[in-house]
Amino acid sequence: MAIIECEDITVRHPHAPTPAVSGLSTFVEQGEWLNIVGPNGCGKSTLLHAFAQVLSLESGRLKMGEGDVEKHFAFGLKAAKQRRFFARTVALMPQNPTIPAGLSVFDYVLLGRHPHSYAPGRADDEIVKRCLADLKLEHFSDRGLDELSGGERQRVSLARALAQEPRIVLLDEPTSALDIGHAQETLELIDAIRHRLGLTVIAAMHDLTLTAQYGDRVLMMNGGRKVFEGTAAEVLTAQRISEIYDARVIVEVIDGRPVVIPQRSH
Ligand SMILES: Nc1ncnc2c1ncn2[C@@H]1O[C@H](COP(=O)(O)OP(=O)(O)OP(=O)(O)O)[C@@H](O)[C@H]1O
Repeated sequence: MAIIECEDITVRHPHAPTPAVSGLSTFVEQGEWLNIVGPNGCGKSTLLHAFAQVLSLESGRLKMGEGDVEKHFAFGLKAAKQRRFFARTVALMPQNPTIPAGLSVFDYVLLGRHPHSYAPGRADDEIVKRCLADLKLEHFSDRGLDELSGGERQRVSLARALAQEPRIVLLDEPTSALDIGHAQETLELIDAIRHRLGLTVIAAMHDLTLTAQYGDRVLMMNGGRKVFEGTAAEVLTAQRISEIYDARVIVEVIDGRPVVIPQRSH
């Protein structure tokens, strides 16, 4: 069953002269992992922000979970209630999260519980502790967010999104600040949670080899448009990567999954 249905959507940033995403259609099954790839500025974050209803649609139709996203763009008490409901369905891990000054790691991750509890209690604390433990962040619990490395902060941001216990998680370059070990560990954890809870995962990714290792399908974008969609083996060919990214690469296929190796020019 499709949990996301996206028909011909166009998204424009406020005051931008042209749309950042144009005429894009796709669907995502419940429990599926879709990776979005494409060069800098092609519209990956914009698409995730439209899925998260941070940006509204200029045109097209988008269904997330049970409801049409556009219906949530109202104001007042009813809209606030709808937003809380939506936040129990969809969590966004942004590329550059806004980190409130002076907040501890524990309290930041606890923010993820707000769509579930107006006044988070002991059960919420336990969920936060579990998410911190899953990401091996327990010992940072009392630390200030501004006292963490970039990679640690990125894992804390993921912990907050997971503490939200959403049905759909939108990850904007979730491993961009992580070393290879933490990147693998983090993606394995997301995959384990996906299988355990039927979580649907949409991730914007730059590392094409990791993209091929994790996820069921790949959507490749360029210039705000979808250019290819399919399995990693179908989408991530050397010719396509060189055309879209203007890159020199060799692609080896190991165990059915492409491994992308950059080549220097001389
Ligand atoms: N707030 C904004 N206002 C106007 N234009 C924006 C804004 N944010 C992004 N853009 C533009 O929208 C386009 C898509 O940007 P987006 O951040 O979605 O790309 P991306 O694929 O996520 O890029 P990257 O890989 O560099 O993170 C770009 O041309 C960018 O300059």
